[in-house]
Amino acid sequence: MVVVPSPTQLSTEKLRAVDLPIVDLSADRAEVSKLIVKACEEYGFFKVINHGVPEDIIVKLEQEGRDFFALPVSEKQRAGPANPLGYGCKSIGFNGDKGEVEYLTLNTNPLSIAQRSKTISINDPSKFSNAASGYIEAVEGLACELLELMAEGMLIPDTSVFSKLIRDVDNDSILRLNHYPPLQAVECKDWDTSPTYADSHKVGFGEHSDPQILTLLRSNDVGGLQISVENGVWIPVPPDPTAFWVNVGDMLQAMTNGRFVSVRHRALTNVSKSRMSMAYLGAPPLHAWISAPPEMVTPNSLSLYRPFTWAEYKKTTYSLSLGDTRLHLFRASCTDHAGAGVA
Ligand SMILES: C=C1C[C@]23C[C@@]1(O)CC[C@H]2[C@@]12CC[C@H](O)[C@@](C)(C(=O)O1)[C@H]2[C@@H]3C(=O)O
Ligand SMILES: O=C(O)CCC(=O)C(=O)O
Ligand SMILES: [Fe+2]
Repeated sequence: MVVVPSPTQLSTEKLRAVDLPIVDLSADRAEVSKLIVKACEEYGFFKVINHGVPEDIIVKLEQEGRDFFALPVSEKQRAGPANPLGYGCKSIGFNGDKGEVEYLTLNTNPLSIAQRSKTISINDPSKFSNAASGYIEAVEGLACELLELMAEGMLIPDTSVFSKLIRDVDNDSILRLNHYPPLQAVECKDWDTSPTYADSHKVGFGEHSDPQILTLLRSNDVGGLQISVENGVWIPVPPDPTAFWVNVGDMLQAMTNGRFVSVRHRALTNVSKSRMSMAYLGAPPLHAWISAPPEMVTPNSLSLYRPFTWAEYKKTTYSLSLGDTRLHLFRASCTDHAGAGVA
């Protein structure tokens, strides 16, 4: 007999209520930069309020996202399959990961947005394109500001050392809209037969770290995001549509020589409400070399990682599963040759 765990089984995992760090960007700059550094060291995660991204810019993209996900499946599929850009449903990445999520992944390059928009909105592509470009410009500015505050807080003289990578015209940043339908509304052909049904239908986007530099995540007022700071303990992140949640990604962990932690996180579906999140994932150009600036490397903290390019790291990421850790493959002492055919 196949024992199907109850749909509430995930709630038996350890959950811990924690007051996560909140950064008020309108406060004193020196204080803000110290607070951000502390949050990135402790959690790799914090919330930003008074961030300066105009509400109408957020509302416009959110409306476009809602309109897109409300389209019939056949119309949404015109923007897919996710390869990895485009529309995807339930399959995440190329290695068999599944989740109760549908999503739209876009490169943030304006030309790419304009091209993709034609497959996303047949009737009015420029409306989608303008909403996405306006949002990208605003959140990229915020991400640069946060990265500069981080450099200041760590007393790095070149305060643009991190931000210049995502400001580069050739950056490989991504905008991703995720839609988690309410549980009952999920169409799932193999509900009765799949032994993983009870597990997977609660997990929207499984545990992972973001490979890029920095993620700015904003959602509607439906909760679901959780972060993990120690194995097996999950911290629920309260929804706040007026704020951005900031994740340290793998590249920032590498460039801070392990001082900042790339946060592991996941998103669960809500039983009765639809959740939509919009993630901006700031990434360097493909050819950019990733290494810690000299200030991050001292006789007491030698280089943890060997220099590598973002292209090499991205290739390794896509050769692995969602929940796999990857940065250890790039440790200075690691002899497994990451990027050159990781099993
Ligand atoms: C299974 C995968 C999906 C993912 C690439 C990966 O191989 C592992 C990381 C995943 C992730 C997480 C953050 C972003 O949402 C994303 C676009 C990314 O860059 O890395 C996704 C990838 C994806 O869904 O394509
Ligand atoms: O939807 C969420 O809250 C998380 C999304 C996420 O982790 C991602 O897009 O990488
Ligand atoms: Fe993520």
